[in-house]
Amino acid sequence: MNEERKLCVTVLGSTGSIGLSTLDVISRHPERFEVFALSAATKVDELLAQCARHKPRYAAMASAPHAAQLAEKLKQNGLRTTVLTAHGAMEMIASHEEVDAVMAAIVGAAGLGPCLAAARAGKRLMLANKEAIVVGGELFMRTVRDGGANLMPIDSEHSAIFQCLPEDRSTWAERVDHVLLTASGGPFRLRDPKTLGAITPEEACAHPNFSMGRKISVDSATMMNKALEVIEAKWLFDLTPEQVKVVIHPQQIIHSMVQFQDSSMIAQLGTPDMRVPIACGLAWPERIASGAERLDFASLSALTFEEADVARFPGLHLAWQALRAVPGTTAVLNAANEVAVEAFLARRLRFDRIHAVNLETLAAVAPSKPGSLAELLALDIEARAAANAAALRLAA
Ligand SMILES: NC(=O)C1=CN([C@@H]2O[C@H](COP(=O)(O)OP(=O)(O)OC[C@H]3O[C@@H](n4cnc5c(N)ncnc54)[C@H](OP(=O)(O)O)[C@@H]3O)[C@@H](O)[C@H]2O)C=CC1
Ligand SMILES: CC(=O)[C@@H](O)[C@H](O)COP(=O)(O)O
Ligand SMILES: [Mn+2]
Repeated sequence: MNEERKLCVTVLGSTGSIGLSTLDVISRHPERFEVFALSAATKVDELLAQCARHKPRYAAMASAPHAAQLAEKLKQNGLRTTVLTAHGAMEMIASHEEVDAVMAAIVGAAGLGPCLAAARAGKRLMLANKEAIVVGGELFMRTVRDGGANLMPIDSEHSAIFQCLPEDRSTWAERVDHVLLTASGGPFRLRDPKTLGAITPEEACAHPNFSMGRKISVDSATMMNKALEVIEAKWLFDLTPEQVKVVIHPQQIIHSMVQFQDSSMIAQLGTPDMRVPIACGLAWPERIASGAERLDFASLSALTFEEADVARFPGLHLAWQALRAVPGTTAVLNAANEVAVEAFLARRLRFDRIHAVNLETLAAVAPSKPGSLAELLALDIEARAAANAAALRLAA
């Protein structure tokens, strides 16, 4: 480690799957990292336990009643963490002058405001929250540039691409032909398409390789996760939509690849464990222990690859369509998908109708190029209204 001072970290969404993995990596390096603030929406006891362990200055909760419970429990346990819940609390802990790095691990568009706050304040912004960049698009990247933030991809595929690329960003455009995102194909890669209507939330959340939050798990099952990742890659690496390609690789040992102009291809490999990209994002350009198991090539079975089946995964192609349409279309697609997934998880919508909700919403909402966060949020609200109406019409 070069500097003596510890890296002061805010973890947004600390009670979720990425949040827990982040705190696991941080705990392995008490000499390098200290936790400044944590945030959650509803899991009071989990956040309380994290406060006891990491002693953050602040704990922010999205819901006021949960924040009140947390404050009471912290007091009972003699812990001095200050609880925040007011509008702007997440933005405050993401942009505080004492913070060096922010793990953006809130799920959904709700994470966009805090991401922009961290970017504006020039933080090391570790981006797991892919919906934020899918919604924010050009505005997100402009805010990162203008704020002088250091944007570190955490999504495993994008971390892989980042690790494959030359350190000098100014050479990316001339050297890279395209990037190839790997996809697991989810739990229904081999399932008879005629049976997709009967799928339960429990089945959809049973990802073959990763234990993740419920929303991203459903997205993996529809391959909308890969659609969001195509859009994410376009913005992170300044690519055209055509320069982002997808291949199914069920074992998820290769996390993604870069094809260079001279036909050389560089891939990043590892066991499927999010602590690897998280450790990379926290320490880059240094490399620190993540706790992940190491690859053992002798015991690996075959690494296989196949094309995504369009009939089974119609949502995947919406990524390229949305990227070629009016700016703002990706925000509409994201909002529609968040609403549809929520309806499916609440058993109000069949799994195989998520795509129909997304299509109907895209047809109903005509965005004009959003130039500000306020305009993006207004578009998000309009798209959610249209998606809710579509979900009701298509209800199970
Ligand atoms: N899990 C993974 O392996 C990967 C995840 N990602 C991305 O990272 C992000 C987080 O995913 P994951 O950790 O799986 O999700 P989880 O559902 O496990 O966790 C989400 C976190 O966000 C909090 N949260 C939920 N809604 C809000 C809100 N409205 N305002 C503030 N906080 C909120 C939750 O609080 P509470 O728990 O208290 O309700 C929780 O801490 C997603 O964007 C996902 O796509 C990317 C790659 C891999
Ligand atoms: C770990 C991670 O980054 C997830 O996005 C995961 O890779 C999901 O994979 P699939 O969407 O390919 O199933
Ligand atoms: Mn991913």
